[in-house]
Amino acid sequence: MFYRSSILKRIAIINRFFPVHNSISKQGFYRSLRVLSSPDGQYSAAHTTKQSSYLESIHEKTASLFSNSHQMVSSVQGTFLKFLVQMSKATRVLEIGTFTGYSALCMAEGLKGRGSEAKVVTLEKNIEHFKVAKENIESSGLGHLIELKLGDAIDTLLNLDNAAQYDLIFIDADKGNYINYYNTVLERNLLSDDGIIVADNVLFRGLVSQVAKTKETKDLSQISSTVKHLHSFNEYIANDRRTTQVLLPCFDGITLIRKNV
Ligand SMILES: C[S@@+](CC[C@H](N)C(=O)[O-])C[C@H]1O[C@@H](n2cnc3c(N)ncnc32)[C@H](O)[C@@H]1O
Repeated sequence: MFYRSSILKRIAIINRFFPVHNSISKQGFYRSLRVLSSPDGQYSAAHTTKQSSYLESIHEKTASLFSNSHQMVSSVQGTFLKFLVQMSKATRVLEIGTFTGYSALCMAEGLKGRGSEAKVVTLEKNIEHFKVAKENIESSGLGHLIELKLGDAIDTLLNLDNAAQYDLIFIDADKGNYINYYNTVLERNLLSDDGIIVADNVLFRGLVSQVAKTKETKDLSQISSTVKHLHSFNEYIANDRRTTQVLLPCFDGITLIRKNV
């Protein structure tokens, strides 16, 4: 019951912030809402290992306190991120976009037992989000595994010590800067040779693939800048010879990227 009402609340919020402009985007938009509340989504959640009660409480607290809580990854995606950290045997993780710390905490759980070098460094510029994340991290018992940095992510990335590289880099902040984040990470050599970049929301509620079709026939000005930025990012990555990538149509669309070495 809670799950259903929380989905309806999120749909109302998404509607408010991302109004559907015309029939071009309508189809993709409503398809994405169906995915959020679909029987498959609920079935997937019901058949995925339960998270720790602490992570669950952070997810629920964020959903009840923040009208923009749809920005946070779902609990299934949180579990997927923890899996990725464990499977890749990552020691150092970098996250761009902390929000209330939920995904950073999921990834920190995946680092347990990986020694004294294990760390999630997570970047956030919004002071309110930063403060809530700090509280959540401090009371989690995982504080020793997470370093939270306040400031604009590009500035922070430019000042990070690149002597220690990162094995997994999760890009989940402002979509207009995705290409900048990607380039800065590669140019500053922050990604280890075996490392992966994970870029979130690359299909953005089913709207990004609509842009590609629309380009030929319709006016792009009617499509939100977020969607255009994500399409530009996807095109940029697909044409970049420095890396190999796979765009997965799961969650809100995620791309896994590796360096060609
Ligand atoms: C999608 S949310 C992150 C959600 C989080 N990864 C999770 O799943 O729990 C994006 C966050 O990035 C932050 N952000 C946006 N632009 C930023 C920037 N230029 N530098 C640092 N943080 C930024 C926002 O304030 C927001 O908290």
